[in-house]
Amino acid sequence: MAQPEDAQQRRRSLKPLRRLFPYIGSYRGLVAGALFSLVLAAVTTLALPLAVRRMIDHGFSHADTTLVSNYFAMLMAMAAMLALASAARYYFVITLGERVVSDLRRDVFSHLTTLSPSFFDRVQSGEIVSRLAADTTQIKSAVGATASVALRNLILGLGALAMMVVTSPKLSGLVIAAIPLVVVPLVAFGRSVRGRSRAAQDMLAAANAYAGEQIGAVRTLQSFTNEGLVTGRFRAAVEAAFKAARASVLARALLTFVAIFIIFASVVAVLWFGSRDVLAGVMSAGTLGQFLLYSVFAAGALGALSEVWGELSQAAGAAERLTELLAEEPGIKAPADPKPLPVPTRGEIAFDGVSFTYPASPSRSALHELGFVIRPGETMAIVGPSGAGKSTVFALLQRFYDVDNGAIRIDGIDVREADPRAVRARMAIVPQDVTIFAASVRENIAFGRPGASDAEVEAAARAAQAEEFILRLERGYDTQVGERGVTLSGGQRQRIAIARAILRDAPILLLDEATSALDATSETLVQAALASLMRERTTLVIAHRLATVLEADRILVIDEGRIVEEGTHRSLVTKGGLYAELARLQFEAGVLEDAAE
Ligand SMILES: Nc1ncnc2c1ncn2[C@@H]1O[C@H](COP(=O)(O)OP(=O)(O)OP(=O)(O)O)[C@@H](O)[C@H]1O
Repeated sequence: MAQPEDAQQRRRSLKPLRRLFPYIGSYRGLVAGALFSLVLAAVTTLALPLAVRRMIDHGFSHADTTLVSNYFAMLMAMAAMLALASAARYYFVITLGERVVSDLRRDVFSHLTTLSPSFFDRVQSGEIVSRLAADTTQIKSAVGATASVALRNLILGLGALAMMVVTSPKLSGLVIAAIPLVVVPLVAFGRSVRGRSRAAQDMLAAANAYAGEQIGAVRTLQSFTNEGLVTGRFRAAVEAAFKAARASVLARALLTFVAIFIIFASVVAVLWFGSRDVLAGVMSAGTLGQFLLYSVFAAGALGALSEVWGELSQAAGAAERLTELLAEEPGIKAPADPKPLPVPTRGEIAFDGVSFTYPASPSRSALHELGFVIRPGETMAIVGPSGAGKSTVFALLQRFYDVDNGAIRIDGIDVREADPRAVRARMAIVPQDVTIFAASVRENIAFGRPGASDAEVEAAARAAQAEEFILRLERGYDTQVGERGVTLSGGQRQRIAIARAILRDAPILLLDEATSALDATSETLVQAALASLMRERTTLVIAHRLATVLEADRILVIDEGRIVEEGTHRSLVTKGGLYAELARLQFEAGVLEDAAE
């Protein structure tokens, strides 16, 4: 029972490789070059034994050395042809593999950038990055080396078998009868060897994962002085992996013994039967030599084919995973005929009875019938306890998700009827967690508007109160920051984000204030930078600072996805509700009372 199922699975498992055909098909020249050189190399190899037989049977039967020299010259020419065809095959095939995988990497990456956040809620970014790296590498070796090895050995194996039959039907019959004797033990043994080497690989992967986890958390492990414990566990894991590897190597060594013995014993047996025919004068010595060479070729080709099978089915798995990724539809798309947003922009935002539940946590709704209007140029602060839904308001406004009920309108246009890119182009966001890319300060700021001139970048940095610290860095605007570069402080990162937003110059500003306290100087600088950014823009700010709520035109207090209060700081403090409570906890008591008076 198990076997047919197994075989079916295997047959099915190579199918996904077909999905690579469109990629391969774009490079007909390379494919034609690869096929031509492949066939040429196989045919030349198959012609070699013929030449050897003629040389033995005719070349040696004459006293004249010219004939034998001619045969040698012919053999030399064939060797040169074989070398040339093999080199050409290598070039075409490997280039094709590199080309196809570069295209695939490009397509997968550009597709990933279009997918909606709901996809990244489901799939971890580490898994995606590993697909991009490991799966493409596996496909590269399959499209390149493996496929050509398989094809060459298929041609060579079938050709050699046919030539064996042509050369000596009787000996071929003998060999064919012996095939099960050779193949059955090899297949059975090979399966257990593969099982063992997979077990060894799994153990090594587990040890590596443990090392990665611990090195990633090296500070924690040192704080708890757990170096000895962790090293002991790793040593045990590596030792287990070594033992598994040794068991697999031992099995492989035994397989090598069995394979070589069986194959060469069969060759010796054929030679023994053949030599009796030669002695009886039924067969020439050259014919026996030719037959032997063909049987060695056939055996070698079959052996190689069984090796590449595993690699091809792994690549098929990789192709399947990548094409699945490419088939993933973005959840948020522009409608076929998107409505243009009015020009010039007014910057009015309206939430009209908006309800929303995250697809990743369907049991808990994040917003319930939220309704408010922010007039052009107005500043609205959103205040609420953790988990109230403040960031969700930002995510919906940028149309990272679609609302379940109600509508969000910008300048009167439902965001679902507009192109999401046009909606986002009207907004600049200063997030709480500022992403600093591994690039220069200049490039980091210019992310706000790629193509901005140096003067524009520097003007934005000045307006964001960032120029002073930038010029104090070793290489000023050209200093590398982020990973492997200079680490910026919280206040500095925020000012970079503000400079980015200034450069973007969008009519709507979304501000997510940092919760962690900045020192007094940074705080003052960041406030000044924000003040210049907020001028004449519609601003929605998730507020954590007293200064921000004091300056806001209105404050929206939300709790568990609902609006619970709305008003100015003063009116809400007087009211003595949730806001007054939050403000008492969050802002310094004395300052609050002063401000409320
Ligand atoms: N990507 C997501 N997938 C599933 N649920 C989410 C997601 N993001 C937020 N939530 C849930 O939605 C609710 C509202 O979250 P939201 O981040 O909007 O709150 P918040 O008011 O911004 O909180 P905080 O002040 O802590 O940032 C929470 O219950 C949260 O667990």
